[in-house]
Amino acid sequence: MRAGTCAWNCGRGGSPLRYANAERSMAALRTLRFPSCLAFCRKHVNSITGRSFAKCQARFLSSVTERDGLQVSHNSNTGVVTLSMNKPPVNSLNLEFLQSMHKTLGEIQDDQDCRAVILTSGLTNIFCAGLDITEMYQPDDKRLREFWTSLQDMWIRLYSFPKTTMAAITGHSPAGGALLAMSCDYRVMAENFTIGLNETKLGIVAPTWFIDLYVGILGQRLSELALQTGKLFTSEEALKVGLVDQVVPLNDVIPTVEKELSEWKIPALARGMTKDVLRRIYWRKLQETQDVDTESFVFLIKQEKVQQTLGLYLQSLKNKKK
Ligand SMILES: CCCC/C=C\CC(=O)SCCNC(=O)CCNC(=O)[C@H](O)C(C)(C)COP(=O)(O)OP(=O)(O)OC[C@H]1O[C@@H](n2cnc3c(N)ncnc32)[C@H](O)[C@@H]1OP(=O)(O)O
Repeated sequence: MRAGTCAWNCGRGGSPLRYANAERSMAALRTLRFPSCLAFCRKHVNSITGRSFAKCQARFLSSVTERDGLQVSHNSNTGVVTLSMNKPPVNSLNLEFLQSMHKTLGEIQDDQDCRAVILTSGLTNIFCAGLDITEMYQPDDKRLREFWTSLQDMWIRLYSFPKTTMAAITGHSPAGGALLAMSCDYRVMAENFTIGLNETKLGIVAPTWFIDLYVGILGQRLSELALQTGKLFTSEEALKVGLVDQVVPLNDVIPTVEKELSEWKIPALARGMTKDVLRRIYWRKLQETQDVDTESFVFLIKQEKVQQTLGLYLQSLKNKKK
């Protein structure tokens, strides 16, 4: 397609739609059954679809799919995929959800048109409530192992993700939720929520690979204090200690991430390889010890004392409503 001309000779050759990538626009048009051999202009788009230009443009530029608690929106203009967790009530990570995240991240990784991912939540006030506690309370042995392996696999994929990942933390983000956020390259959090590794409060222990990330971000001393006490940082505290990179009003979280992404104009190979050099020691360490890690998890969870504490914690969440 030659910019500046309209193959239908409508006389508006001077005002073609100005997309950043003409080929992508044509592909989008083909899916709407426009004649692919023809260039197009605003006038024709409007006359054929009967839609407003803005609506047409939005449709060309993004595709949205929803599956297994995840919404995937692909903006083909920017190459940014927004992966939105949408599993009420609190986006807790159960076996199926972890498997779904693992699979979806794999698909996004293979998508040649995607250069970056925004990980966010479709739920009000919650980014992710962490692991689904009901998976660990009075568990079935086989499912418990599968659950943990799925968490390991999903984390390895997210943490080693070759494309840029940014977390738009639009709500509370305890324990496993904090892990998701910490695994991204950049974190923007909304005001007045909490984030952190609070595992000890549930009577459980964050595994080494959670702790490695914490120490990498907070340093040894602060990690020792925060982990032992199960501290949840307010958004503002999280900013101070470097757990998140920006704190903004809720409605500004996504625009802030998008702006940040637009400023990361770094050659993809150099950025990806640098990330790999910095991170591979951690995910490979887990990859090489996955079985041992699973056995220690199962051993811990099966302790009678741990089961009692998890039961009480679950009950306290339910009692909040009474
Ligand atoms: C060796 C082990 C290593 C383990 C590594 C990681 C561990 C974890 O990730 S453990 C999970 C840690 N998460 C938490 O401690 C968060 C607990 N939840 C909350 O604090 C609040 O629910 C939250 C602030 C997220 C949201 O508050 P509200 O909006 O007020 O919602 P409710 O508290 O009323 O919750 C609604 C509903 O969801 C249930 N719920 C909440 N969190 C979880 C969870 N993590 N797993 C399972 N279920 C959860 C809660 O009980 C309510 O259920 P109902 O009463 O049946 O509606």
